[in-house]
Amino acid sequence: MKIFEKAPAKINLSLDVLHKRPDGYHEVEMVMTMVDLADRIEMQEMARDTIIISSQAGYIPLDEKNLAFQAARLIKDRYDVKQGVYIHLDKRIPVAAGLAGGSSDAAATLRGLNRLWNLNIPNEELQVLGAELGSDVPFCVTGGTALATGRGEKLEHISAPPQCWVVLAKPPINVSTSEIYGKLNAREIKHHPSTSGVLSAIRDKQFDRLCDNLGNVLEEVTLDLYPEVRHLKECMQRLGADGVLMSGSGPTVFGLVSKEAKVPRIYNGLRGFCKDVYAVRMLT
Ligand SMILES: C[C@@](CO)(OP(=O)(O)O)[C@H](O)COP(=O)(O)OP(=O)(O)OC[C@H]1O[C@@H](n2ccc(N)nc2=O)[C@H](O)[C@@H]1O
Ligand SMILES: Nc1ncnc2c1ncn2[C@@H]1O[C@H](COP(=O)(O)OP(=O)(O)O)[C@@H](O)[C@H]1O
Repeated sequence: MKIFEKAPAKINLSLDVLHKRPDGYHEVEMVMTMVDLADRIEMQEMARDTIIISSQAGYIPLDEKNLAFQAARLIKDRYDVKQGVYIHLDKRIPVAAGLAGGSSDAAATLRGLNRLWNLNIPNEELQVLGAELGSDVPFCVTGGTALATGRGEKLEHISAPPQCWVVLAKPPINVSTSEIYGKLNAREIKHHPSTSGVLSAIRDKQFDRLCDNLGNVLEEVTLDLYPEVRHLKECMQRLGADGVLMSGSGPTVFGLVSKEAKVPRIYNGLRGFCKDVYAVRMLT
């Protein structure tokens, strides 16, 4: 049998860091949502007890470093599954972009193998497994829109943000999440975003208020290290996006746009700077 799963990208509408924890991770407060840009994952049963990964993308690991491989191995070990699986990743989400492509692939693999092998594992249990693979994986298991706390694994699902266009642009650099967190001085954050402002704007379906409250403390670090990200932000603002922010640890910058008529101008303007530009809808 063969099954398919979609693995959508996430954006962070707000990302605050409260403090560095004794375990080295950072205590965060983030509002995350999914956008309609997704990897497609095909999973096919194999009688032989092995995990094989393939992808059209030449720039991701295809061995045990791949997060989909790790997800498959985890579920096989934990539930004592003796069959193997062939997993093909049709990558469309740019890699190391702040869009959680690898985490979403891992989450989709957990969901898919749960179906393929009839394991009947509840979502909450898949999220606990996912937390072993990465901080963003639990959110990606269910998607939607959520307030994430702890190191990102504690989730409170909330209503969807007001529907809008999301223009994503990734400059041609790869950013390491651990490097960005590592360079953040949690005691000296200049501007904390208003998580409550973002939450109330979403609750009240106030698009303009949502745009005014977007904020990400990791921007300070990434924009200083990579001036091209700052430039991209300014460019997106100049082109008329209603709200502009870097997603996660970057370097992708997203712009929220309410009027469809404005999207082509922003998209075409950004294509002059980088090749990875996408105009998508928020997933509601
Ligand atoms: C910044 C965010 C925002 O959504 O996303 P990305 O930019 O990666 O998409 C996440 O917090 C990233 O989550 P994820 O990419 O799953 O991180 P992990 O694999 O768990 O950790 C990678 C590294 O980031 C650091 N890390 C991660 C999460 C956290 N709350 N505190 C941290 O300090 C740790 O140093 C860890 O070694
Ligand atoms: N299935 C996967 N897709 C993308 N990257 C992967 C995958 N598995 C492992 N990786 C590795 O994970 C790292 C982060 O990738 P990604 O999840 O795209 O970043 P981010 O969370 O910043 O969006 C990359 O260095 C990449 O080599």
